Formats: sequence, structure tokens, C-alpha cells
Amino acid sequence: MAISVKICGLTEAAGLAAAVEAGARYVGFVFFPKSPRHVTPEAAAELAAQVPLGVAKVGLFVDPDDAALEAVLARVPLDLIQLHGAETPARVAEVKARSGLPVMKAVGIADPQDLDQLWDYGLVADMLLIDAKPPKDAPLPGGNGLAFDWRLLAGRQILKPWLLAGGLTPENVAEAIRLTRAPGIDVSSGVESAPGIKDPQRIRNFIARATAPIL
Ligand SMILES: O=C(O)c1ccccc1N[C@@H]1O[C@H](COP(=O)(O)O)[C@@H](O)[C@H]1O
Repeated sequence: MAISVKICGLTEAAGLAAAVEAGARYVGFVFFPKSPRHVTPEAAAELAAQVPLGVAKVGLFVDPDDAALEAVLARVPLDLIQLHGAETPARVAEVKARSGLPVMKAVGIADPQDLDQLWDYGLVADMLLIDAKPPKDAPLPGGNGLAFDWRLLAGRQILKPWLLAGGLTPENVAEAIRLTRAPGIDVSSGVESAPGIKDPQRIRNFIARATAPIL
């Protein structure tokens, strides 16, 4: 099975080019002002113009209201919306209907009972992003470089296509895929040289390790 890779939080052309050339299937732009990876709609539009056909442009939002979504959608030709806040299933359905775009909902996992949300969101979202649940004092709702216990996902059937996220790095991604059998993976801080600055060589290493045959 070919693993799909998403490189998230791209802010610069060099990181974007490294991701595309190494075979990323998704590239992510963060529209959340508190993130060090935040990009303006104008900057994202410039980056989006460099993304070839076949690579999906993902816009990451945290509890956006309709005006915030429309301000981005009017300027940036996104292919997929990622909701990474406390959006309810009803709000996921509403964003999907209003935008006309597929929606990927992030679900935070820390304990076995968190897995129940995968069913609820799987009924309305087009894709799921299974991430570590951020601790209460975490600076961000995602992008903190924190992993969860991947064994919680072992043998689990997930209703929709999904990506594994949270604390992935070139060093641990092969083990994460081996344990979870994730069909796709998503990374942000694990391929950076500093918050918000992607390291092209770490991106290349990450994609090479993620897509290498599982032994
Ligand atoms: O990356 C961010 O700054 C961010 C901000 C707010 C919500 C989500 C964010 N990132 C997403 O979280 C995953 C996991 O990040 P990491 O690899 O653990 O750093 C990332 O892939 C983004 O989808």
C-alpha cells in the first residue's frame, strides 16, 4: 500500500519545493494566527501557485467562523479544509456544505475513550486526521510535536480515509506506520529547523522513510 504524506505548516518556497519533489500528496497552509506557521491568504496564494496538479492544497483552520473561512477561500484555491479545533460534527457538516470542499477533521487521542470520536466525525467528515490530544497547557491545539500511544490504533477499523499525525519525525515515522498501519501521515514540527521554518533535508528524509517498504 502506498503511503500518502502531508507536509503541514509550509511558509516558504524552499520547504514547499522539497515536499513536492519528494512526493508529498498533500501540502498544508496554517490559517491560525497564534501559530508560528501562520500564513496570510496572500502568502498562501503565492505558495499555492507553485503546487502542481495532483498535490492537494490543504487549509488548516481552528474553529473558524464563516467570515474567516471565506476570507481565505476567496483568495486561495484550496482542495481540502482541515478543521483542527473543537468543531462539532454539525459544524464540520456545515463547513463542508458552505465551502463545497471536502473536509478533514482532526481528532485528538490520549486515551481509549477518545477513539469513540472517530465514529462520530467519520459520519460527516471526508477524512480524519488522528493526532495527539494536546495537554491543557499546550500552546497550540496541534503542531506541538507530541505523539500519542500508537498502539491504541492497532487493528482498529476507521470509517474514512485517515492520516496519522502528532510528534512524527524522520526517526520514528517507520515505526509509527508499522504499528498503526496508517494509510497516510502528516507532519509539521518534526521536519523543521525552528518553529515555522521547514528543513528541506528533513522533509526529504521523512518522505523517504515513510514511503519505504515496511519490513
Ligand atoms: O502546525 C501548527 O502550527 C498547528 C496549529 C494549530 C493546529 C494544528 C497545527 N498543526 C497540525 O498538527 C499536526 C501535528 O503537528 P506535529 O507534527 O506534532 O508538529 C500537524 O501535522 C498539523 O496538521
